[in-house]
Amino acid sequence: MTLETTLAAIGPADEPAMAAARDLQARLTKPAGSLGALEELSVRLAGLAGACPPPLPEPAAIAVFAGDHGVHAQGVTPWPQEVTAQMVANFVAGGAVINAFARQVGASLMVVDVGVAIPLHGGDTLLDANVRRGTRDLAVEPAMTLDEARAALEVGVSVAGALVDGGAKCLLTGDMGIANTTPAAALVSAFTGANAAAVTGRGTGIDDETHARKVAVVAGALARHRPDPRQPLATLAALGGLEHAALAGFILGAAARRVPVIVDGVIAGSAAVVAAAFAPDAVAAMVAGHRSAEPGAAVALAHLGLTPLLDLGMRLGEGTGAALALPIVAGAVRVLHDVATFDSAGVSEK
Ligand SMILES: O=C(O)c1ccc[n+]([C@@H]2O[C@H](COP(=O)([O-])O)[C@@H](O)[C@H]2O)c1
Ligand SMILES: Cc1cc2nc[nH]c2cc1C
Repeated sequence: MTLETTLAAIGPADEPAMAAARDLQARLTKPAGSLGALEELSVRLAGLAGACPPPLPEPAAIAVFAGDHGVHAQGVTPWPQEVTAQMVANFVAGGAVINAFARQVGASLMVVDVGVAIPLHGGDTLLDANVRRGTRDLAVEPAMTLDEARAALEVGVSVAGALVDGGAKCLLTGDMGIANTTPAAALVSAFTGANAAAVTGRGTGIDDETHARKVAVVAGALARHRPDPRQPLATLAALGGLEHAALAGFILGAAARRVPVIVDGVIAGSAAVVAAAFAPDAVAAMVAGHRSAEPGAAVALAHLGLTPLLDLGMRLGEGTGAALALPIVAGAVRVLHDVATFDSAGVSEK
C-alpha cells in the first residue's frame, strides 16, 4: 500500500462500539471505575475494532526497525555506530532483552533493516528493506530526501500489513539505532513546539558535556531547517531517521487495519507524533506502553493525549516497554470477554 491509500483508510473511532463497552463495563461484577485506566483502554480498543468486546490482542507481533544516523558524527552518543548492526545480529540470534521479553509475553519478533550503515546477513527473522545505509547528518543538511522518507514510511506500512495478514491482532513497535534519540528529540520538538532542552535527554547514558552538545545539535537543526509541522513528510525528511519514518508508517499501517499498536519509548513516541501529523485519527490505534525516562517521550505522549500504562524508568528501546505492557492490554480486553455481569451472576447492586 502506498502512503496515500493508507492515510485514506484511517478513520475515527466507532462511537456505538465505545458506548457499548462503557455500558458493559458498568454492568460487570466490580465497583464502577475499579479497573482504573484499563476501563478506558477497553473502551478505546472497542472503538478501534468497531466491536464490543474487541478482539483479544493475540497473537501479538513486535517489529524492530533498525537504522543508523549521520548525526552520529556530531558526538551525540558515546557508542560506536557499528553497535547498531551488532545488536541486530544479537536480535536475530535471540540474545537481546527484547528477545527475552518477547518470549515472556508470547509475542513474535521480527527485525527490519530499514537503514543500517553496514550490510547485514540475517536469517528468517531479518527483513532486508534497507532504503539507505544510514541518514545524512541532520545538523548540516536534511537527513533524508522526500523520496527516502516516503520509501521508509512505506516499509513500515507494508510490514504492518504483512503482520496483520499473517494473523497478528496487536502490533508492537521496536527500534534499534545508535544516536537515534537525537532525531527523536528533533521530531518531538518540531511537531509539539517544545524547545530542544525540554525534549533532549541522555539517551543510552551521556555525560553533561555530551548532553549540552546534543541539546545544541537539536536546537541548531531546528533553526537551520525551520520545519513546518503542517508538512509532515518534509519535516520527517529533514530531521528524522529511517527507523523513525518506518515506525511512523508501521503505526499508520496498524491504524488503517484498525489493529492496536503498542508504542514503546521516545523513538516510537516521536514516530507516533509524525503519524498523528499525517492522520490525526491514527491516535485511536495507539496504546502508550510505557513512559520512557527520555524526556521527549512524555512530551510526545502529552501531545497525543495518551497515558502510558507503565512507568518503570526504562530507556532501552527495542520495543521492551511495549512488550511488558502487552499483558495489561490483554487483561483490559479479556475483562470484557470473560467477566460476569451483576445480572448473570446474581450479584446484588448497591
Ligand atoms: O526507547 C527509548 O526511550 C530509548 C531511550 C534511550 C535509548 N534508547 C536506545 O538507545 C539507542 C539510542 O541512544 P543514543 O544515546 O545512542 O541516542 C537506540 O538503539 C535506542 O533504541 C531508547
Ligand atoms: C548495548 C545496547 C543495546 C541497545 N538496545 C537498544 N539500544 C541499545 C544501545 C546499546 C548500546
